[in-house]
Amino acid sequence: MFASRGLLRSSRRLVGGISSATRTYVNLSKPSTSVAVLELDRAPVNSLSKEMADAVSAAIKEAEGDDKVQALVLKSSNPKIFSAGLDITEMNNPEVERLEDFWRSIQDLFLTLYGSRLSTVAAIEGHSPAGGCLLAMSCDYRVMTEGENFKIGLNETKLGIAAPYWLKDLFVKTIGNREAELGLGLGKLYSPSEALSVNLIDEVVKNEDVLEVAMKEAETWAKIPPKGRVASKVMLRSEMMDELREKKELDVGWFRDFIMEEGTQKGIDAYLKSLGGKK
Ligand SMILES: CCCCC/C=C\C/C=C\CC/C=C/CC(=O)SCCNC(=O)CCNC(=O)[C@H](O)C(C)(C)COP(=O)(O)OP(=O)(O)OC[C@H]1O[C@@H](n2cnc3c(N)ncnc32)[C@H](O)[C@@H]1OP(=O)(O)O
Repeated sequence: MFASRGLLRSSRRLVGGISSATRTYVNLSKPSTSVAVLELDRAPVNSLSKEMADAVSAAIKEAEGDDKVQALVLKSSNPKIFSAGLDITEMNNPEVERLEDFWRSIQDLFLTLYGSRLSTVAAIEGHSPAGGCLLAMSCDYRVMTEGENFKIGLNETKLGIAAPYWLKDLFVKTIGNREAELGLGLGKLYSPSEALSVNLIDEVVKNEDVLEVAMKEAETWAKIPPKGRVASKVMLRSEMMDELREKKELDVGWFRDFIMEEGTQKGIDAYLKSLGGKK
């Protein structure tokens, strides 16, 4: 059903008629004819390293390769963390070449998910800061689990960094300019109810219901004739994507220069040490 890709460790099994492929960092399954499920599976927090970003991009492309699939649910193997965003260790005292390649993989993941022909539904299980919020906002519909301690938003400024211009644009498109000014400036992380009130997400559901609700939503989108649906998506999203495609290498340079600054490194270092308490 889903062709395996050379890059990824892949094993296949059939469980109750559901074809499921387990790979490094992601699991791809197809619980119904028209909907695929992509599970993020990089312990402990689904942070996006270069390899993780490449694995997610490859899995999206694999799902797109099945003509019958019209929708994709993006979920997490961890019920409390959708994704902690970019793997901060990639930006901590990095080798320049690796840092640039890492950023290209993040750009490609955004372009692949945001521009997918599939209707995409994020089942946001728990925390979804920064790059986690990027993944969610790149989808067509967002369902988040309840629990006011769970947070979603763009907290980059609190790490002493700035979101790239295209993530800022995506944020503005999703929640509007004024709320984006507040959210970005303050590095604000929103609880599910706050996120719903500013349209950062579309629904808040009980933990145990999140996959069922996301699947139902995906089935609804999958029933829309794809020609018009995809054309509409392209109209709404192509301008932003074309701009990034044009500026890709410029953006890599901005990212590299910003991250390699001594002050940025100090901020990232201190933030990393504050996480988990073990580093
Ligand atoms: C003016 C010119 C501008 C030019 C700009 C150009 C380009 C832009 C430049 C930069 C843009 C960079 C964009 C960044 C976006 C990002 O995504 S940055 C990442 C932001 N993410 C976070 O801040 C989340 C941090 N994590 C948490 O808050 C918590 O971990 C959690 C998700 C809430 C979970 O909490 P929990 O208590 O369950 O777990 P722990 O905190 O104990 O963590 C467990 C373990 O995991 C490690 N870890 C957590 N998050 C990350 C991460 N994002 N990357 C790497 N590692 C992470 C943590 O350190 C623990 O490790 P351990 O101690 O070894 O166990």
